[in-house]
Amino acid sequence: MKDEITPEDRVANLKGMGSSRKRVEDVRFTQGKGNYVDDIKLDGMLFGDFVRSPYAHARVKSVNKEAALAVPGVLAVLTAEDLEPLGLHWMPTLAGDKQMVLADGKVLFQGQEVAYVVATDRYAAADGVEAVVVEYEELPVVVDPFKALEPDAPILREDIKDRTEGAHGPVRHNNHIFTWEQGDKDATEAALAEADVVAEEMIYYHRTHPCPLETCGCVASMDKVTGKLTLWGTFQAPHAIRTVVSLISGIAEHNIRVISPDIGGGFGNKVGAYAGYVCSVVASIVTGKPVKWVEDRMENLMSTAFARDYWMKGRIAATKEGKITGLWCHTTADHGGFDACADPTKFPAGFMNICTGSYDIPTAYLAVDGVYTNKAPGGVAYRCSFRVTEAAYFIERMIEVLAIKLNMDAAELRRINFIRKDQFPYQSALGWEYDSGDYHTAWEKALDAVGYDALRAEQAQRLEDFKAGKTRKLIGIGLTHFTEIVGAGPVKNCDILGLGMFDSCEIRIHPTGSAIARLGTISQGQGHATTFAQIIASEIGLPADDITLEEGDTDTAPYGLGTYGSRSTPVAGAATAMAARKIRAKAQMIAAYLLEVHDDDVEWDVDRFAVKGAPERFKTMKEIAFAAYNQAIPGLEPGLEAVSYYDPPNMTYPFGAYICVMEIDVDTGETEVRSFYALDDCGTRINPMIIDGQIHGGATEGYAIAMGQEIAYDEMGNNKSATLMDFFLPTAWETPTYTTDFTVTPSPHHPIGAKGVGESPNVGSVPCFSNAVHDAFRPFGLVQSHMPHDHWRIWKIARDLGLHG
Ligand code: PCD
Ligand SMILES: [Cu+]
Repeated sequence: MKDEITPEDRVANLKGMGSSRKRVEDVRFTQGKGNYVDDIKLDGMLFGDFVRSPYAHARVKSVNKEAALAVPGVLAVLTAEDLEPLGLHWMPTLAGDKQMVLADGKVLFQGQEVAYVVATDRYAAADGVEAVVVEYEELPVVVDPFKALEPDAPILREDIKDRTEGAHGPVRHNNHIFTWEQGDKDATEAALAEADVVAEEMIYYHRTHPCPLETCGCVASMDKVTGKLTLWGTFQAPHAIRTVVSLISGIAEHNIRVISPDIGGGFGNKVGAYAGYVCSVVASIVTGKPVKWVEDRMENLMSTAFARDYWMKGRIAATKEGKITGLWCHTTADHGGFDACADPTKFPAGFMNICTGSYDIPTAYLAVDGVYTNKAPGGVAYRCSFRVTEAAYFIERMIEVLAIKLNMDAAELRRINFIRKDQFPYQSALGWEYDSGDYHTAWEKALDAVGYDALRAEQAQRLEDFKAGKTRKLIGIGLTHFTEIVGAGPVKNCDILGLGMFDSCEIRIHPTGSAIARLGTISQGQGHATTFAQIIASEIGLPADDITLEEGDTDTAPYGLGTYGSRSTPVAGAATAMAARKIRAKAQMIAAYLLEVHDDDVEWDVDRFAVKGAPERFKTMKEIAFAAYNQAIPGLEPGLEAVSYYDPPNMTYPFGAYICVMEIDVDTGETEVRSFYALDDCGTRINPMIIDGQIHGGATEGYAIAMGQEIAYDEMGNNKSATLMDFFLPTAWETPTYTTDFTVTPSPHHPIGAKGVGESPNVGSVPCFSNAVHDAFRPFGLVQSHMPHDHWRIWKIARDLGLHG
């Protein structure tokens, strides 16, 4: 057989790794043909809606359902009393705490679920909600986590008020959830005592919310005949949800089918379990009908997983030349009314202990205190479920604070302290082994790309002009070099509710040489159907266009822990490559048999096995696939499929260098991002176009967080930001333009060398924007000012520095 097309053509035909293959899912999304939870419509389907507490802390004296039950269409009103006999009035959280499903005697945050109304349509359900009469007795509210730990603070969690031990060791106050300590306290304190210079600052990363386009929701359908419960929902971890539903409901796991259909953005908001799921399941069991529950925007912003709310007190020690000798951090973490974080069990503050960042810091100490307050629970979200965002913000602000103290350029200070290329794999003082990195190369590339020295010169000129009264605008140059930690995780130290955090892929090749692959993860917009097919294409030589990818149906997909923490590529992506390699190994035996040579005498060549030294004698993967089904091959089972459950040996450590140039109007506090340069290193790049999209999206979320977005509470615990009138979502108008760039430092332990990338732009961009604001005011003595840097707060900075004349 003569081969007309070149080897390069054959590679290109596959649209494998490294190609900017167009997103296959967009065909349906751009035509309005997606299939989201709210698109699911079943015969006789009922609708559920919540009565929610207007108070942040109150005793619930009574709930009167009478008037509600008289509303036409209302069929049932569930309260904690109804759930109690089933043992479902409280549910376990992913953090080892328990949370009320419906108010059991009291409420702990504004918007908490008090009763669940079931009706024949959404309108009747809403009318029913209005008609439920709840009698509350207000209790003193605590919104400040520091006040929550004062001796006379009101007891929030009366259900566990006498405990002395929490899920993570001893507790010292009713409102104290845990203390988590990492590193060497004594050595760090000694380093601080001996240092030439110590910079100290309180860095606050405010409370925010991922606010995905689609809110959370589900449809529960109990089939009384088959005994099978089907639960469609906006779940980022469908298998874990199935296990949790089985454990708390007692329904056997094989009788539960959880399906995550298309999801309109997850961002960590859809990892945990919500009262709506439990109530919908109960309502479907009670009524024998399918029950849908979909929250509205206010409910989403008020009651589902928020992000951050970390008060990070830092001390950093250095020599007068700028070599960092120690880092100390004490964090007060505001968890709200219940501890509903979704961190791996052994990490109550997630991977906050990556807070030494990109720097070679010989000794460090971190302590985190988790605290209950009268705010919504669930601090697991927003482009880093595991607190890497907080850690990166902390260290990247502390570096700037130290640069001020040393009167040094912050780019140079970073350069002096970066972990060097030859130090990898690098053991950090707080216990991680960084797999690979080349920070100096990335940093110099970034500084060159933006013309750093010229920018500083322009900034200095502008400052002179400002002082001379020629302009009212300052320039801020924001720098960040972040190190991420993604790919939870090795089963030896990462589990959620005892479930090891491996992931999986199953690949089935059809006789004609096309395939279906199923994964334990679930795309919420990331484009898994596009990218994971690319991994398989490169590994086994079938075009990506001939590979269907399926996720999110627990009846068909292999068990996996889901998609968050940028774990899909590091874990399920590795499983995909490993499963593909199993297929290729079998294909090699088939090829050798067909070519009548020994197994070792054939070699892999893009999309085929060829006889060594005789490349014109080959069998393509397509031919091999057919043979697997129609030829009896001695010693081999028919068929061509494989599954891999992958337990990663380590996390992956993506990194990046971001530089932002911002113009700030001193009189109005208005800001304009003039340029934003983002260099990301996520190891081997599967789809450069998708990576670019991830950076654009994540940096835009980072922009929102740094520059205006906030979940704010007043002293009464009223959520002041529960609508999109008050909660800032950038539109195309505000969104900066990004320049993306990259270096490639593969992960040495990942089968294809890939690291995650989805979270990186949020981890890196928030400190970058914030540092730009601070940098603009550095010549006037500004050291630290809390986010979000909205116009009003920036105006106040200028006023307080006396710049308004
Ligand atoms: N090297 C590399 C890496 C990666 N990639 C791509 O990219 C993406 C991503 O990835 P990753 O990083 O692995 O991640 P994932 O796991 O998949 O995902 C997750 C993430 O993702 C991000 N992004 C996104 N996008 C969209 N569209 N949507 C959404 O929702 C979202 N979310 C967000 C978040 S928040 Mo969390 O949950 O908080 O923790 S975490 C997160 C995909 O597709 C992949 O494939 C490539 O290509 N290459
Ligand atoms: Cu993360």
